[in-house]
Amino acid sequence: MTLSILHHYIAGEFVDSSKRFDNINPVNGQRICQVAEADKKQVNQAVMAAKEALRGPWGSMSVQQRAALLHKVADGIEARFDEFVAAEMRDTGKSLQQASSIDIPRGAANFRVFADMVKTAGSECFHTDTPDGKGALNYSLPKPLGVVAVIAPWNLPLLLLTWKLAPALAAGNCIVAKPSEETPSSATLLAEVMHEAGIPPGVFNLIHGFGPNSAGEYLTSHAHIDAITFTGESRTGSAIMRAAAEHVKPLSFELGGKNAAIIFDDADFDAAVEGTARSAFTNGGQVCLCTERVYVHSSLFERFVAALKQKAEAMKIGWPTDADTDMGPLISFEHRNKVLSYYKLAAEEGATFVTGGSVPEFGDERDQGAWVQPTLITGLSEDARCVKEEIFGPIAHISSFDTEEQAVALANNSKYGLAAAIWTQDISRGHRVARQMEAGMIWVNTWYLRDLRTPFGGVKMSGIGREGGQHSLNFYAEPSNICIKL
Ligand SMILES: NC(=O)C1=CN([C@@H]2O[C@H](COP(=O)(O)OP(=O)(O)OC[C@H]3O[C@@H](n4cnc5c(N)ncnc54)[C@H](O)[C@@H]3O)[C@@H](O)[C@H]2O)C=CC1
Ligand SMILES: O=C(O)/C=C/C=C(\O)C(=O)O
Repeated sequence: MTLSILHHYIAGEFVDSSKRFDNINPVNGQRICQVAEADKKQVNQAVMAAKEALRGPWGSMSVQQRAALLHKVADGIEARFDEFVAAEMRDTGKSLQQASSIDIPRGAANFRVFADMVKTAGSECFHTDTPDGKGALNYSLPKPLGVVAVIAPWNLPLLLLTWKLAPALAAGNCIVAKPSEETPSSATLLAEVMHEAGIPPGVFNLIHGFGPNSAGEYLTSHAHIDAITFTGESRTGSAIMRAAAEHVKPLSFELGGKNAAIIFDDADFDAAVEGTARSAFTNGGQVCLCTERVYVHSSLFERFVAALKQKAEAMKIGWPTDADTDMGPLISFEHRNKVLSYYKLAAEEGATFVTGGSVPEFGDERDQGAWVQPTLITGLSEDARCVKEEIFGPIAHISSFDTEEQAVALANNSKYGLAAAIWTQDISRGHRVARQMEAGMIWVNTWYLRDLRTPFGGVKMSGIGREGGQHSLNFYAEPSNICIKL
């Protein structure tokens, strides 16, 4: 069988490389296709094509024209919806339910939201008094940063790639994007959609490859990149920061988390159980917003643990293509090794396994895939590594608290500060506790309820800056001030 090859998209053309790597399906470990791996020269070509395109039609296009093209890209994603869903499922093993209700619709929505926002975005204007009494007018004009490097992760491939691309393009920048080596397919389809939509050559460039000593590092250390936006692990964020340091450029980082959920004694019990199960196990726990630490009021603890166990055990772990599948495999064998090493560590650290802790057995080709069981643990101290470190799998540690102050202190006891969930029917308490959370995003009586206009990002080791709505547009455009003497 001849395997298909995914190509780069550079200067409006699909191009191969002499070196290639395999794209593996985590459902069964089988090879899906081969992927071209960009060398330094190709990364440079992509950056220079983007630089050139800034001087071309893209740079002189009106905001309305740019926005219309971005709407065409959204239309193009929707027209090929099933292909995108299939590509995302193949690369990641995520469920049909998730890919078709979250990942791909958000890919299109990201383009629409920012295309519309940029058309109505205003700017500052001040009238300045002058000694001659005539005054001056100061107004700011947002200008694109130039060539933006987009480094995307594998957990929500199209969603997170377009969450960066769409505002960056809407603001008038040109792009060189590198999807994760684990998930090259939906990004390549997106390049086809961009091409069909008539995005001018060089405005959007896509290169495939790995991180260190490969396309990722060549891109982030390139002298002609004007800004870098990255979502992924905090350690990778540090490496990118070091690579970018020499040429001093703006960075937007959305990094790791060790997110807490607090369940108060007055919570709507069923809603809290349902929401916590969702927050621990969505996408196999492979969302930066997922809950890995659950703090439950001591009066509810046993009941809550039992109910959450029931939810975890009722989840259908199965073929991504089955309509009722809740959870697929993890992204890769490498990542499964990491998650399983934490399951082992939890046992060594003295955890009680409420459920899970191992790999499921299917008796078919899935036994060659990267599957793990959803897992709940209790009994660890707050300084156990499993309570401190981001695992990024379907696992949560549950412990108890007695007072509100204690719950806040426990939730905040982390080097990360991305997201938190608070469950209480006392809305004053909800406000009070939310204000004290050292996290960028706090949900009260819900989890992952998204409004694309809101600030999205974390504090502490969880990131730099905010994405979402005007916050994204502010990052991707630099205001220049123009002062006119009247
Ligand atoms: N959204 C999130 O918060 C994510 C967190 N993770 C965590 O990170 C761990 C490692 O997984 P990875 O796939 O290696 O994630 P990663 O954060 O290292 O990779 C994300 C992206 O960065 C690129 N990259 C890696 N090193 C780079 C470098 N030095 N310079 C430029 N680009 C670089 C990768 O090729 C990929 O496109 C996972 O086990 C998981 O715990 C992984 C993916 C997403
Ligand atoms: O924008 C969203 O809805 C989701 C974002 C999720 C991440 O940023 C992540 O998992 O890294």
